[in-house]
Amino acid sequence: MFHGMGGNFPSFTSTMFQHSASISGSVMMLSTAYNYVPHPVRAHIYSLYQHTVDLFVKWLLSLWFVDWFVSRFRTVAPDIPKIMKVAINEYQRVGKFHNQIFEAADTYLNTKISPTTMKGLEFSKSEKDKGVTVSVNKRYQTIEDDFEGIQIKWSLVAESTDDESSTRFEVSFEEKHYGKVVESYIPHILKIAKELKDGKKTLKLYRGSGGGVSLQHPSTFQTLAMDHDLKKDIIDDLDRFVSRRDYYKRVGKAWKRGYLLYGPPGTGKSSLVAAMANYLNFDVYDLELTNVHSNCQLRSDIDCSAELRDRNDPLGRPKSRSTELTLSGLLNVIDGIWSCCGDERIIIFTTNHKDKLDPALLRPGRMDKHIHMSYITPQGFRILASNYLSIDKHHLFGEIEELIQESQTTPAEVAEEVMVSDDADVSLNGLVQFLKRKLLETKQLKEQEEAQKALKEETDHVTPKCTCSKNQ
Ligand SMILES: Nc1ncnc2c1ncn2[C@@H]1O[C@H](COP(=O)(O)OP(=O)(O)OP(=O)(O)O)[C@@H](O)[C@H]1O
Repeated sequence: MFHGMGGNFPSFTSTMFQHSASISGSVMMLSTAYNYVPHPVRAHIYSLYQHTVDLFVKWLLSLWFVDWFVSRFRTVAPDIPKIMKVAINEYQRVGKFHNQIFEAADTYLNTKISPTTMKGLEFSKSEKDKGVTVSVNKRYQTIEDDFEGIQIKWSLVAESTDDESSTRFEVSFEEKHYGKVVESYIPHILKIAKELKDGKKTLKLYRGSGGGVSLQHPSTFQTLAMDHDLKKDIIDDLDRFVSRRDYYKRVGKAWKRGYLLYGPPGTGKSSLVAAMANYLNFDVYDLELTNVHSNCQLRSDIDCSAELRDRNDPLGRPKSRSTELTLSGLLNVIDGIWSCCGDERIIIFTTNHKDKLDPALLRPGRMDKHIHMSYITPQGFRILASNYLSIDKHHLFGEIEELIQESQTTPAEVAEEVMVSDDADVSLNGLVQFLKRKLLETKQLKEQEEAQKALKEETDHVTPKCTCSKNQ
């Protein structure tokens, strides 16, 4: 405590020394000047100084106290979380590249917004997008995410100087989850962002070596007239295939799968290909082999970014021009498609005559799964009735199902009949007449075939006799 004025005031310099041992010569000069300052003003300066020192001491004390408190608290409650903050830059200056994690996070976080609680909502739709994109101006807020019990906070920071501007996400989470965030959470974001992007992409259909056109085939697994168990089996197989990237990598196999769809015309082979493409969001490269006349043409028709190599040539040189399409040329190309493309690939062969295919084509590794597309079944008919006529029962269903089981009718034929009218009575009556006619024709055809067979057997039976008599 200090009293009075003038001589009663401790000198400026001596007071300073009480609080700090590191006073420089410049302060000495100040103290000399201070002696010339009138007493009332000195009192004012002194009280100001005293106030500042008090504040400084209190600040130091509070720091010390907080530190002491936190350390005490940690002893009592050692689980107090240590928060870690990581930056994800939009543009990586070192290495000069656009950061894919930033882009993926930007897409991913749009799935975490709550339209009712968040500010800065934005709606957008590009020409290619199928639906409206709802996003949020992330600069305005912190977005919270929960990944397998880990709480993660995201905020977008944008900074700019005269020379440059930079944008980054700051991600905070508990330090102990660092490993999981790097190994699982970030890959999860990349995967979801890719799926979101793919979900919006327009499927392309490529024919020959020309450019792609939009694939607008409406066929889906829901609309396919096919037995439920077979449908489920195919969907499960596709799901298993696309989710096994790491598996294929681990066992050292190319990530590919081959399907063979076989059955009579009009049983839905092309429809199933479209349903698979729509389900997986895969583009379709369509090649009609009956129009391919040489190995060379086959190679040039397959639009693949890498040049296909001859598997028989140890140096992998491109195969010489060939004037005919051969089985080995076809196998070469199939195996080449697998090896030239890194990502997941599915190749689907469709044929009306499986029995005419060479076993080399059918072996697992080329055609892993064979799917028989059969004539329509009662279950398939109900799917078509539901799709085309929006009905799941009708008094003609029983009769139709019996006729279907007796005749060999394709889904394409049934589809043609049920789309004749929107009136279910009209369409289904038409279908009954069609099936009866078909059954009659089939019976007549069968009778004719049997008659021809009998005639042939009779002739065969008679012919040796003649031969014999000739020899004699
Ligand atoms: N299983 C099915 N489910 C639903 N619709 C089908 C089915 N099969 C055929 N259709 C209908 O018949 C039309 C022709 O079928 P699709 O071209 O898929 O048969 P396909 O077996 O590929 O014939 P092809 O062997 O002649 O190429 C389709 O556009 C669709 O309307």
